[in-house]
Amino acid sequence: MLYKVNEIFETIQGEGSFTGVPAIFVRLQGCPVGCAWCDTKHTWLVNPELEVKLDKVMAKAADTEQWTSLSAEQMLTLFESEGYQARHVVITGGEPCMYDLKPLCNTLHNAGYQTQIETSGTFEILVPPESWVTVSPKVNMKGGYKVLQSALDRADEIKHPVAMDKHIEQLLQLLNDTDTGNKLIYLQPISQQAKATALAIAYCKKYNWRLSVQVHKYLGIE
Ligand SMILES: C[S@@+](CC[C@H](N)C(=O)[O-])C[C@H]1O[C@@H](n2cnc3c(N)ncnc32)[C@H](O)[C@@H]1O
Ligand SMILES: Nc1nc2[nH]cc(C(=O)O)c2c(=O)[nH]1
Ligand code: SF4
Ligand SMILES: [Mg+2]
Repeated sequence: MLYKVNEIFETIQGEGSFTGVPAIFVRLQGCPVGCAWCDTKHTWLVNPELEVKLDKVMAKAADTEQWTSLSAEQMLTLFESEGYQARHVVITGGEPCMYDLKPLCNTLHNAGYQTQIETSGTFEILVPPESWVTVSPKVNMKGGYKVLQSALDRADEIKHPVAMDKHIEQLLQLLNDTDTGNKLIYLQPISQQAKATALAIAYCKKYNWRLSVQVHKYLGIE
């Protein structure tokens, strides 16, 4: 199976419960959800004319809509040839759950890597049981997609992007129908706005949720 890859890089996980952990990021191409404030809009479209060779994707100096096709085995070989030391692989996008991620995660697990999926929960999550799943629920986005109950149920971590009181209302509504017993709940301020951050802090205190602040953006790293 081939995956459409926008970029692969090694950095520090900047969000959620693995914040601070060195990680290899695999960013897959394609997302139909259309969040107005999305920070990776260059991954939305899959333009066949923008398919390029792997070396071009690895040489990217800035975000582009170019992508390359890779199998799980080719990704493993790449991780080794790049000399990556991280053992945590974050599969994100775009919307990674548009793809069947089982072959990729199984290959990575067999080679000793741990996997984490960053997903909006708008597609069925096809991953092995060992994968850590972070669902960032999307409600009322312009693409007409919405988070699935099955995705919320599978989530190990729910990381909700917030900027307004209504986002908290939406999260409370989603949690109403979800057994949160073993799940970590995070609020993530949208685009580092001061108002959004203050709101997130206030509601984290009120409901005993955790704060996720996109550490990489404060550090100016990928
Ligand atoms: C770019 S998305 C890709 C994965 C998947 N499509 C999703 O939405 O979870 C990765 C994470 O970044 C978050 N995100 C995107 N744009 C953001 C922004 N401007 N501010 C804060 N978080 C943002 C998403 O909610 C998600 O948790
Ligand atoms: N450092 C870093 N941490 C991240 N955590 C989730 C990210 C994402 O785009 O999914 C991300 C990202 O783009 N960079
Ligand atoms: S679902 Fe994720 S990638 Fe898609 S538009 Fe929303 S934040 Fe961006
Ligand atoms: Mg990001």
